[in-house]
Parts: sequence; structure tokens; C-alpha cells
Amino acid sequence: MTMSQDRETRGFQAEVSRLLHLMVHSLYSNREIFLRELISNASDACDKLRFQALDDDSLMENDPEPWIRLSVNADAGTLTIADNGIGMSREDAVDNLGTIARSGTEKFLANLTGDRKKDAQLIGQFGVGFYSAFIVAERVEVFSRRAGEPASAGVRWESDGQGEFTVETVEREQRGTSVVLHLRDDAREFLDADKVRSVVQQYSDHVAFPILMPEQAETGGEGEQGESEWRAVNSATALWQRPRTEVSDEEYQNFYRHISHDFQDALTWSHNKVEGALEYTSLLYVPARAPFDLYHRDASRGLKLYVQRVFIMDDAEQFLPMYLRFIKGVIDAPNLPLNVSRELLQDYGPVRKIRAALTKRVLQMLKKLGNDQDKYATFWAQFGEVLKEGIGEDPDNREAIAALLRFPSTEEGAPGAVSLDRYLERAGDGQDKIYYLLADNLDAARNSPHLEVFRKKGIEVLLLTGRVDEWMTNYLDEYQGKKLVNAARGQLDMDDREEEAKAAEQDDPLIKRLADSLGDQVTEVRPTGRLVESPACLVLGEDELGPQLRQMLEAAGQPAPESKPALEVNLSHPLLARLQGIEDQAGFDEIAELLLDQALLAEGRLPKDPAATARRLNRLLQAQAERA
Ligand SMILES: Nc1ncnc2c1ncn2[C@@H]1O[C@H](COP(=O)(O)OP(=O)(O)OP(=O)(O)O)[C@@H](O)[C@H]1O
Repeated sequence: MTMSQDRETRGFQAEVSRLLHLMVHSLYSNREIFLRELISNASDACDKLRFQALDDDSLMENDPEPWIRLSVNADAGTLTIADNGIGMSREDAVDNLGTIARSGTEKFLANLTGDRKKDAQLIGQFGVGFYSAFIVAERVEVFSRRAGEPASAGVRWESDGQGEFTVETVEREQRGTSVVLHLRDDAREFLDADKVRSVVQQYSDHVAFPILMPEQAETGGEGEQGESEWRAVNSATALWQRPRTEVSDEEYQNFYRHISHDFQDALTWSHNKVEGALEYTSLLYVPARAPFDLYHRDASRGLKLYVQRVFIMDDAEQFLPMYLRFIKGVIDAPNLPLNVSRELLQDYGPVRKIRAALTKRVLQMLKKLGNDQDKYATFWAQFGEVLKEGIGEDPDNREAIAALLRFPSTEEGAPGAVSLDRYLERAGDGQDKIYYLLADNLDAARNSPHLEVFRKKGIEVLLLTGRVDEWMTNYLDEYQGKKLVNAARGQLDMDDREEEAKAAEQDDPLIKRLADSLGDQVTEVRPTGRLVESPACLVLGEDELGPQLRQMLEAAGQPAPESKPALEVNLSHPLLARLQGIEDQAGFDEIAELLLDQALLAEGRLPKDPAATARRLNRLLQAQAERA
């Protein structure tokens, strides 16, 4: 750090330097987004001022009408974005314009590849904000003064984006912030006021404050323009207050980008005005891509809250449940008190009611999205795992959430292929259960011996390989009155005659001999109608903890109770028939152990002592080789 009087030079946080470098490189072909980002910041600053002025009117300093001004100075080669919003103190400028205070940034940056196209997409997910200025500017100056502070508390911040910035205290009459971009030679198109105007109209028309440009192009720099000559280039009304029929799809998408900082279009949205005692307007969007921090505990989530069009807060998470944390949007609830705080929102009756209504609204919107297979597949791939959390978290809407689930199945293998409704449609009235199989991955699921009997009978089985699927199925007992049944658990109870036949085989002496041989490695050995080609498989009891939940518990450092399976054997399999005749007990025990080991392997799991299994296999191979 170097200092001369009150001027100091500082280094950017390491993450900022890396982000800047990669961003300038990868966003070059998309560069007009810098204007949208800087106008968004200016609009946020106006929102913040209006909110703080609710408590302290003097912050308005006799200049109560918010504005955003854009001006070009062709001689100096600058484009200036100015606002009379909340402004920044010197400390604010150092904190906000030199660091990235988002958890997970380091990990996010590690994912950037240097491949321009891929990185542009990733960076879009991250949101680049102020730093996008450096895509077009070789040098950026920021002049600012915080509302309510004296003119002597102004700040000038400057950087060429190469790793350092300088700050100094300056005199500044005007409240708010001016960002002066010294444009690169290859970005001089933004010195053309008509070009700037058209970009603003394209991306930022919905900004709720007037965006002003001088009547005549080519003139004006900071403060040179008389106020009467400024003319609004946007419509400056809050988009969500306009009737649905008057807002074009493009306007909805631009507004989405404004509030989400996403580069991609939203998949769909729902815009509603609710009247009556609980009046509110909501505009909710489903993004096409998950943010990089979807699973971070402290990631931003929730809606932008407005009360009577006055911005109150970002990330008002009380209006939607956790499992819908990916929804972006705005809620304007004119009857909430203007001084509402996060704490108050938490426990406030009307907010709870709005939350219940918005939750239903989102679930309906997703149901409708389900009609568009391609879009729904995108949604499911990005947010399916999060939505599943709702099955456990939101009993009131469980059936509606279940209708949105998608799984691969034995009939259709694509990850988001089969809904429960489609399954039931195919199953027909004759089948009163929905069968599913849990596995670590699709290959293991498809090859599971548990599917043999279902294949034989032509019954579809859903293949559940998601991280939270086992947890989820604990909460999802039935759908549309039909029980969900784990194909690898308990007695299957598919066909009464078969059950009876199996019961008769229960006394088979081989069953008892196997049980004695395996001892307490299994709860019991029983004959099965489950298998066609395989000799044996493992079956967990209805209430035993499955392997996925066990892993989750262990990862969370919690002890997981031991769960023991039963070994089910296929008495019509030739191996079992041969086993009957083996008199040598040691030889019998060896094969019994291998029967158990292969059942574990078939499920993609390892035997308790893999080395012992290998030794048994080797002995078997050797005997086979000697015979050959
Ligand atoms: N015009 C402005 N007036 C006042 N503060 C500003 C202005 N522009 C930027 N800032 C401050 O700088 C911070 C960083 O801005 P930046 O655009 O990088 O991120 P952000 O707006 O917080 O996040 P994101 O862009 O992802 O929403 C802002 O949060 C704000 O505090």
C-alpha cells in the first residue's frame, strides 16, 4: 500500500484480479451487458436511498427525485453513468469495489477453464456487476458521496483493472455516484449517443427510475449539462405494475436479467396481481441455469420485496420455502408496513399467507412448464434435486410436488423421462403399486437382480439414483392413492399364488443349511420369487436404513445404525439345485459365502472383507482350471 496525503493505492483481492482477467476475455462478444450492469447498480442505489429516506427524510437533500444520467464525451473518450442514489463513502468504495464478498467465489473461479464460450456461461451464472465496466474501459473512475454526508466526504476511486486501485477523498457537491468509463479504442462505439440509447432501450427500459440522456448528443460530461436538457430514454415505470397484456416477452426477459444478473433467458415466469384483504403483486421467474452457489447455506435466495413500489430488501427469503430457493422475482405487497424488517417478516401472519399462495403459484407454473418437454428437461436437470427436498419439507403440497418429479425407468432411460402420472398411465388400472429401485447409478440400477421378476412380468420400475432419493422416499408413501414400493425391500407381495408357493418352500432343508452356514451375516435366508436368472440377492427389511441414507448420515458425522439384509435365494436356479448335493461342509460354506459376496457385488457394493472374497474366488478359479 502506498500513500501520499490521503491518496492510497491498494491491490484488488486476488479473486477480483482473476475474475477481471477472465471476464474481459470471455465476455468480449457480449460486451454491451456492462451498461445493463452499471444501470442496475445505479437503480439499486436509488432504491436504497428511497428506503433509507423513509426513516430520515434529510437524506434526500432537497433533491428528492431519483435519476440515472448517461452522457458521452467524445473528446475525452468517456461514457459516464451517474445517479443520485445512496452513494458511497471512501470505506464503502474500498470495500465494494475491490473485493468479492461472496462465499464460494474461490471454488467458482477454479471452474473457469479459459475456454471463452464455456466461461461466458459460467460468469453469467456468477453475476459480474460493477467489474463488467472493464470489458469496455481501459480505466474507470468512480466519483461518489454518500447521502447525508458533507461535500468534503466525497471519494474518487480509480483503476485500470490490472490489479490495483487508488482512492482519495475529494470535494463533491452532488450526492450519489458517477462512474466514468475511459473507453478502449475498440469500444468507441459507445461514444455514439444513439448506440447507447438503443442499448438502454433494449436492456434497461423497465428500470423504474428515469434514465436520462442529454437532448443533444456529443456534449456534456460530468455536471456540464443543465437539468432541463435531460430527456428520459426509458419508460421508467415498475414493470410488475403494468398489466400483463401490455408487457412483451422481451420486456419480461430483460427485467429478469436485471433482477437476476443472469445472461440467459428465464425458462418461464408468472405475473399476478392479487386483490382483496391481502393485496400483492408477484412476478416470479424460473431460471434456466442453477447459480453456482445453489447448495451454499448462505447463498442469496428469495425475492426482491417492494412495498408501494418502494424497494425494501433483496433476498426476502420468507416468501418462498427453501426448496424453491432457485425462483427469482419481485413481490410488491402494498399493505405491509414500510418499516418492515426481516425479523418481522419471519413471523408475520400476512407474510405466511402470501408465502403459501406463492408456493402454490410456483408449483402451478412448474406444472405448466411440464407441457414443454425440452424446457422441463432443462429445469429438471438444473433444479430437480432441490425440488425433491420439498417432498420432505412441505407435507401440505406433497402431492403437487410429487406430480413434478421425473425419473428414469426400466421403460425410458433418460434422467428426466418419467413422471408418476406417466408411470400410472402405462401401468393401467390392474396395478395398484408404483415400484421403484434405489441405486447409486443408472448402470447399477439397470443390472440389479431385483429387476428380474419385474422384467418377467412386464412391470415398469422407476430407477432412483439421485442423491436425496432414498431420503425422499421415506416421505413419499403414496401418489394418487397408489403405494410406492421399493422393489428391493421386504416381501414383494406381487402375486398371491407365488407367495404361497414360496411359503411351502420355506421348510426346504437347503434354506436352513444356508442360514446356519452364513450365521449372523444375514437376518434370514428365504426362498424368493423375485429372481429369474440370478441365484440370490439381498433384501433389506422395510424399516432398515438403506446405503444412501447411511452415507448421508456418515458424511454428516452421525453414527448410522447397522442394517442387516436377508438373503433371498432362487431355488429353481441350477446352482442351488447343485448346492443341495454338496456334502463336504467346508466346500458348502465356501460357496454360501460367495453367494453372499456376489449378491453384494451385483448391487454395486463391496463385501465386508474384499480380500477374503478374492481368496475364495481364486480357490474356485484354481479348481476350475485344474478341471479344464
Ligand atoms: N452506483 C452505485 N451506487 C452506490 N453503490 C454502488 C454503485 N455501484 C456499485 N455499488 C456498490 O458496489 C457493490 C458491488 O457492486 P457489484 O455490481 O459488483 O455487485 P452487486 O451489485 O452487489 O452484486 P450483483 O451485481 O451480483 O447483484 C454494490 O453492492 C454496491 O454496494
